[in-house]
Amino acid sequence: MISVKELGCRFRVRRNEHVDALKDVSFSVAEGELVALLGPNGAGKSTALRVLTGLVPPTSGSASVAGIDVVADPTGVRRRIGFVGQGNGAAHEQRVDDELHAQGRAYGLPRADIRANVAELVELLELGDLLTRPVRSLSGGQRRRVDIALGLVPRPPLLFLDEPTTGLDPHHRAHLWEHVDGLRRTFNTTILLTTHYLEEADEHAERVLVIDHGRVIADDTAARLKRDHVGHRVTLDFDAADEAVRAAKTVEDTTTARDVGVDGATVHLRVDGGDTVVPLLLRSLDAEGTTVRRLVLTEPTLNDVFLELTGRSLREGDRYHGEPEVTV
Ligand SMILES: Nc1ncnc2c1ncn2[C@@H]1O[C@H](COP(=O)(O)OP(=O)(O)OP(=O)(O)O)[C@@H](O)[C@H]1O
Repeated sequence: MISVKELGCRFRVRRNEHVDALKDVSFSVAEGELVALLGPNGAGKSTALRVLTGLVPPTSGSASVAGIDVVADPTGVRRRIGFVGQGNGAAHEQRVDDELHAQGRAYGLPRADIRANVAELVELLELGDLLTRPVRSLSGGQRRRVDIALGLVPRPPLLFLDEPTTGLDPHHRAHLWEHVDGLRRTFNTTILLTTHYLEEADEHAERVLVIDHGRVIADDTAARLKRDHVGHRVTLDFDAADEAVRAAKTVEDTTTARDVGVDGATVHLRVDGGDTVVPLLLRSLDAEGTTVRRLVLTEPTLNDVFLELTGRSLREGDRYHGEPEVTV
């Protein structure tokens, strides 16, 4: 559905000064997939969407979207896709139903199709109570739903969403995701989206593309990225430092743990599949008479993956602190 090869996009910011918003970006998205683009501010996520939706021409490389070359036929691309950018849905007087129908006419759909498509989306996105309201009167979450409906009126097989949940409270974010998941079930819509919420990408995306300084630095399922780049973090507390030193040796002898370190009476380590390795490790320690006083097993996050790949956090001002999964 999307095929991107060595795509570059350079902007001139001043005389003799350029920004490479995208550098040698290659990836593909299969039909029906939901892929999330993650990256810090200025990484190039929105530029990637703007190039793929035919709004900005790339300066190198090639991209085909829904079978159409974005450089040769950007208008053709736009006719085949839905794009919900940041800050769509200007605060205007137009009623929601007029807006939805106007969108169908702009795409040249027959009247009967417009009526049927709008009716279906109104039900799916629960817009029934909002139809006669002016767009300016809607809340952020309601407007986002209308934006998505607008993107879908022409029934595109492919939808681009630029930060669809930014600015929404957790309740409305969850609600919007229910709608997005519903769209996929109903229409098998292929979706490429950007988000700053790592948990959303983790939970809903089949694949995550991590972008940094205009380059794709990782492309895989969230589970594999976490397993391959981070693994579980384990902290074991003992009564005394000499016990911790002995335990660290046992850890190294009996597991494939990485980064094993001792800090006073505490041992830190990282291990793949910690939930199965740790019980075995506890048995070995127990067998040699070493008692673990406290154990913390920390599930990796996509932020840990980014931290591991770049040495920086995706969340500004963050240092590493995962949420403890199990504390014994
Ligand atoms: N029209 C433009 N002219 C000049 N520079 C631009 C333009 N659009 C984007 N850039 C620059 O390209 C880089 C990538 O920007 P982009 O908006 O794609 O990042 P992003 O990952 O979407 O960031 P954010 O998460 O903050 O939205 C940034 O350095 C940005 O300043």
